[in-house]
Order: sequence, then structure tokens, then C-alpha cells
Amino acid sequence: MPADGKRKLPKAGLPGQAKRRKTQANGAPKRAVNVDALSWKTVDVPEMFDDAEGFYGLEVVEGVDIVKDIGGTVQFVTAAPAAKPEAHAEEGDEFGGFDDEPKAPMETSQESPQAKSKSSELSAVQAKRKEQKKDRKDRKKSQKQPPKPVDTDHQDGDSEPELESNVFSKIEKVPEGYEDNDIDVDVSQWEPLDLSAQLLSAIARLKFMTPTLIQQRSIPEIMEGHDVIGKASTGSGKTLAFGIPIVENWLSRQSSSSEEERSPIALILAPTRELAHQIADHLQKLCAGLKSTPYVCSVTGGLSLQKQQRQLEKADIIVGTPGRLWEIMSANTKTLQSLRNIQFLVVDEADRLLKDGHFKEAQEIFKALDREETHERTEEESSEEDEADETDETPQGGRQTLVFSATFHKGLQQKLAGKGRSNLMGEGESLEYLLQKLNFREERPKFIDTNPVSQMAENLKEGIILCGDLEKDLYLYSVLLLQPTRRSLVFTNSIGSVRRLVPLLQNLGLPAFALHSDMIQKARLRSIERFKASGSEAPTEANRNTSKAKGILIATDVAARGLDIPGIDLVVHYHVPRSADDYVHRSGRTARAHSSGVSILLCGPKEAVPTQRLVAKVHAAAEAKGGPNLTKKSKKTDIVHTIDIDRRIVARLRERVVLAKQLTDASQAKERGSKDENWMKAAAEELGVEYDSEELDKASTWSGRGSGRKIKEKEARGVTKAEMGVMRAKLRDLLAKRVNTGVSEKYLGSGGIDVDELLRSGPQGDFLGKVDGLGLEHL
Ligand SMILES: Nc1ncnc2c1ncn2[C@@H]1O[C@H](COP(=O)(O)OP(=O)(O)OP(=O)(O)O)[C@@H](O)[C@H]1O
Repeated sequence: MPADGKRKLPKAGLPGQAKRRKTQANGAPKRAVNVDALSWKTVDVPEMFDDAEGFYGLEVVEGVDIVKDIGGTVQFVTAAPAAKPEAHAEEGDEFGGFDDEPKAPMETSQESPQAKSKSSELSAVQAKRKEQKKDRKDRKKSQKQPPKPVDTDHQDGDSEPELESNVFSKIEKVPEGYEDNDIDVDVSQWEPLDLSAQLLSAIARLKFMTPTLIQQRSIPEIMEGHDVIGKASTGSGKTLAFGIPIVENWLSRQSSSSEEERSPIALILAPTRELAHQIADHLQKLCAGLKSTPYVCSVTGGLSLQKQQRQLEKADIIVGTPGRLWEIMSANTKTLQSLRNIQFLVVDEADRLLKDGHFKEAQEIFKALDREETHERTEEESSEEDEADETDETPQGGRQTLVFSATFHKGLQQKLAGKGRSNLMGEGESLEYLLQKLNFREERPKFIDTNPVSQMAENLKEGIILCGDLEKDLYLYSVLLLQPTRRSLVFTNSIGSVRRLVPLLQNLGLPAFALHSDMIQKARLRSIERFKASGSEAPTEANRNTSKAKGILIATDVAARGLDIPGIDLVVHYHVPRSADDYVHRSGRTARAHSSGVSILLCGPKEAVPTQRLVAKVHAAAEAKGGPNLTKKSKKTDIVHTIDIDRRIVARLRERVVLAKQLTDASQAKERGSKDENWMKAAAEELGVEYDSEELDKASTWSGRGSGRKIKEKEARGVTKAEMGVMRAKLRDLLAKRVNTGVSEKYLGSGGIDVDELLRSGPQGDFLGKVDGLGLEHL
């Protein structure tokens, strides 16, 4: 026993070590056995337990591993002879084992004559990759060697006897990087990807039991040294699809004997600051707990240039937005030089990177990485280089280029692979141009498309609610109110709408938060944090109705790309998105990883045609296959369902919404009015003229365009404080009243709904779809 008298828990070995554990020191193969077939030994129980109630005795068993399969079933695995005869467990049920070749299907492409010109350069890189692969195998082999003496430092003097088939003996077999006592996750599904023990351990720590499809297919290709264009639906784990091979590469460099000068191995470009930080965060989480960890730094606006320059000097992996990166790279030759030696250039959300005004800087970065000379280019040189054949510039040091997004099209690969790069489209017009500029090392980068039929996440259900153009607030409130336990993200097309909807919903008692690009970074982060935390507050008198209600984030498209907030169950498109891709990315904030979610489009009559077009475009491939009936009611085969929200309930909510809207308009108009007045007063003072608000009001009331809005604004501003007080009291009364359809007073009975009761009580997580007439049961 250890000095502290506590028995040490056995270190949990990784299920990823399954095959290693298969043959233990006694040489006999391990197999799964029935619990009754184990060699249980009775232990002498101290006398003090003789009279203990319900205590029948104690038995121990040795040399047994407990293994959980992917479905969570527990198996007992041992090499010891069976105490009782038992049926032999099937090979396949027992362990996955390490495979040399990945089982997942791979994209293959035949080498063209042009491609051969690059093959010698490639083969050198691939030879290096093979060497690294061999290294990994050797490291694994050495981990399969008979147990080393126990590391007493780690055992705290706990001298567990060295029995051949002791259940604790696996402590000794835990290789470097497996020293986490808390890991109890079966990562055997990752074994075909041929990752190192350290990385398997890191993945186990994240509790990711299975690689996603894009990870299964991309990781081996990247580790073989190929350029990859990866397309996979939102939330499908693209970050780790490129992140894991990068970290693996970094780890293999650490074990190499040659002392290399420290320089970054990967540069990852992302279109937004939030996304860059999120990717860096994700990689840091992956690396947390590794014996030595790469220094991952994010380079975006918002931090001082000097600080980021200092960070860049020690960085192993850099994640950044093109603007800030180019600012640093173009001013600092040393940084530029070190970036020329990177092994991986990753372009995440490539299609947005092209659109969002980042393209110029991104293009500069690509060119600078490939240029050999270090002197500043003159304008003449620049234009000459721009005209030159792209293939003249060669990626430095065998750099691999990896491009990922949920939205780009197969035609791109055909262009790249079939016709050669010279046939690609003209400047600045398309993603193809970006890819042309990327200067892939391989003539035909591997194009991995894990969702060629549908761009949408597998567990996403889509619906449309048809409503009047001026009824969107009412329908939005109805949808949100009827699903208080769903964490919801509402997208609008304008900052003004976010500013209006947040107080409106708050006046209606819902926990709404804002997110748009006009907010300062701190306020943005605070909104996201409060949104994440909502629904878990302890109920008090003040939040009686909303303590259990999950938050509602009202956002512009700033939140559409990449944002990975766990637990978003519902996305509502208050406005129809401007493009099909926006719809895909917005909807992709829910149903991420293995979870499910719902996306609902609020569609007014004016939006019907663009909505039809958008849905048809998003589901074009699926339509060609199965022919979805895009908006016809409730057919199981439909892709996008028309939701028949119960109009009786909506009608009963109308009065609340009208009142809340008047209240919101009045307070916003007053706020704007006092801001305007302050501004006018200041301007008048500066000009040395007298400020007369009534004269100004008269002058500004004309009958031209926008006069209706002005009049309404003036009316709203004219609402007195007393009138607002009355409105508030009335709204409070309405919110306190039961809402039902008139059929029954009973909550969820005969189609009647008590919305307040719904907010106040019990688990309503599956409310969506249970109410007769709500029409969501088909989603
Ligand atoms: N193998 C895995 N098993 C379970 N969860 C995973 C796995 N890989 C990644 N995840 C988790 O899935 C979520 C989505 O991953 P990620 O953000 O990389 O998706 P994405 O494909 O880049 O999405 P988007 O296109 O929206 O940017 C993250 O929370 C991540 O931690």
C-alpha cells in the first residue's frame, strides 16, 4: 500500500492500444471472456466485516482488461486460461487493431504527363513522409516491447507486485504520452489512420471516439504528403482534418535526432478574427496534455503588432486573418523568410476568403511565400510576375497546400484535374482563381468531397414558415416561445434588425442577446458567453419565467461562418439569406458534429420566389436524385418542409407582440431623438445659432420619400413616460395570462397550449413536434 494508505487506481490505458494489449507478457493471445468464466479468487475478509449487512464476501480477478466498445458495451479481456468453458469471442467484435492501410475509400487520380514534371520533387517529400510513417511505426513497435521497470517517480512508492497477468500491469506498458489517468475513451476507430500513440492519447482526451468522414479521408492523404481540397458539411470536423496531420508532423520532428532551427511548420488562413481564434483554440485543446506542445499563435487585428511579432518568433503553428498577417509579413523579412519554410499552408473557408475583401492580401501572402528572392519588388516586377506562368513559382521546401470549406463545387476539381490550370477562369472572379494562385505542389490536388449530394449537415432538419411580410416579429416570437428549451440562433440581414429585435424579445420576456459587427469585441464575446450560459441559471422570483429558457442570439452573418457554439438546437432565418452558401453556413451553426438541429426560414410573400430558388439550389443534387417536393406539406420524403404553425396560437400572441413593439419603438425613438437633439444642440452651439427644436421639426416634416417613417418615428417619440408605464403594465398582464387555443385549458391537452406554463415547468425538450397542428412533427 502507498504511504498515504490509499490504493492507487489503475492507469487507464487507451483502447487505442488494443492490439498492443492483445499479447501480454505471457505470450498468450488475449480474448474476450464472459464475466463468469474469469478466474475469480476469494479474498479473506477482515473480521470486522463479518456482521456487515448485505456483505457476502469479496473476490478478485487478475490479468483482466476492461474494454468498452463503440456502443458502450463492456467486455472483459484476458490472456489467462478460462476458469469455465466459454464460447470464443469473434475476432471482429474484440478489437479493431492497427491497420497499415486506411480502410476508408480514397480519391485516386492518374498521373498526367504534366504531373510527372513535379514527381521527383514530390517523391522526395513523400519519401520523407514515408520515413516519418516508419518512425511512427517504430515508435509503436517499441511500445509493444515487454514491460519496462516501473517508473517509481510516477508510482509514488506504490509497489504493486509485478505479476505477469496483473490487472495493474498495464501501468508499465503505458507508453510516453499515455500518462493520463482519466482517459477512458475507446479510440480504436482511429487506428486505421496510423496516428502516433501521443496523438491517439490527445484525441482520447477530447473524447472523440470516431473520426468523422472528412477526417478519415483527409488525414491519410495529408500524412502521405498530398495537397488536399476538402469539402464537407458544416460542423463535420474539418479543423481537425487538417489539424491532426499538422500536429502529427510537428511531433515527428520533435523526436528526430537532428537539431533543426525552430521555425513555424504551418500557416492557417481564416477569413474572420473569431474563426482564427477558434481554430487556434481547437488546436491548443488537441495538444493540451501532450508531453511537449507546439506553440500555436493567432495573428489577427485587435492585438498590438509588436506583441504578435514577438509571438510569431516562437510560433510553430500560425493561424491568422490575411490582413494582419500580410501587414506583419510585408514589414518583416525575417518572418517572411521563416514562413517560406512552412510545411503546410491551410486556407480555411476558402470561398469566403475570396469574397470578403481579403483576397488581395491573401494573394500577396501566397505570392510572397513562393518568391525566392527577398528584395522588395518594384511595381514593374510585380506586374511581370503576375503575368508569368504560375508554375514558374515553386512551393518552397515541399510545402503542402490544404484548402477546406463546406461550400465549393465539384466542377472545380474537374477543372483542376481535367483541363489543367491554364484553363481556369479569369482574375478575381471565382474560387478557381484563388486556387490557381495557391500554386499547389501537385498538378492534381486530392479533391475529397464527403457530401456530394447534400451540402447540409446530416442531422439537420429544414422547414419554412410562410407568413405575412409584416408578421415576421409575431411568427418569430411564436416559434421561439413554443420551444423554450431550444438554444436558438436567429439570423437577420441587417444590424438595424438585430438592434430592434433584441429589445423587442426582451420586452416579451425572452433571453435575447445581440451579435453584429458594429459591436466592440468585448461586447461580442460577452453576448456569446451569456448566450452559452443561458438556461442554466438558478430560478429566482425575477427570472421565474425564463430561468429554464435557453438563450436566443440575434445575429447578422458575422456569426454565419465557422462559429462553433455547442448546443445550438435551432437556427431561424428571420430574413431569407442573400445566397445559397449563406443559407448553408447559417444553418450549419446547428446539427454540428453528431448532434441534431432544426433550421427554419421565415418567408414572406415577397420572398417566396427567391426562397424557392435558394432551396432548389442548395438541394439541387438531392433533387436530381430523389426529386424533393420543396414546399409541399408534410411529406416524409420532403427535404424542406412547410411548417403549419398553429395559427390560433399565433393569433392569441398577436396582442402581446403589438404592445411590445409599440413599447420598443417608443423607447428606441426616444433614445435616437435625444441623441439627435444632443447632436443638433452641439452643432448649433458651434455655429453660434439658436437651437429651436420645434422649428427644426417643422422643417424636417416634408412629404417626400421616407416621410411616413419620419412621422411614425415622431409619433413613437411623442409617447409619454406615463403612457409607456401603462403599456408596460398591460404587457406584464398579458404575459402573465395563459395562452390556449380555446379547445382546452390544459397544458398540452387536446391541442391547447399554456405557453407560460410551458416556460415555467418541466422538461419540454421534445415539445417541438408533439403539439397537434404545429406541424413540426415531420421535421
Ligand atoms: N471526430 C470527432 N468526433 C466528435 N466531435 C468532433 C470530432 N472532430 C471534431 N469534432 C467537434 O465537432 C465540432 C465541429 O468541428 P469544426 O468546427 O472543425 O467543424 P467544421 O467542419 O470546420 O464546421 P464549419 O464548416 O461550420 O466551420 C467541434 O466542436 C469539434 O470539437
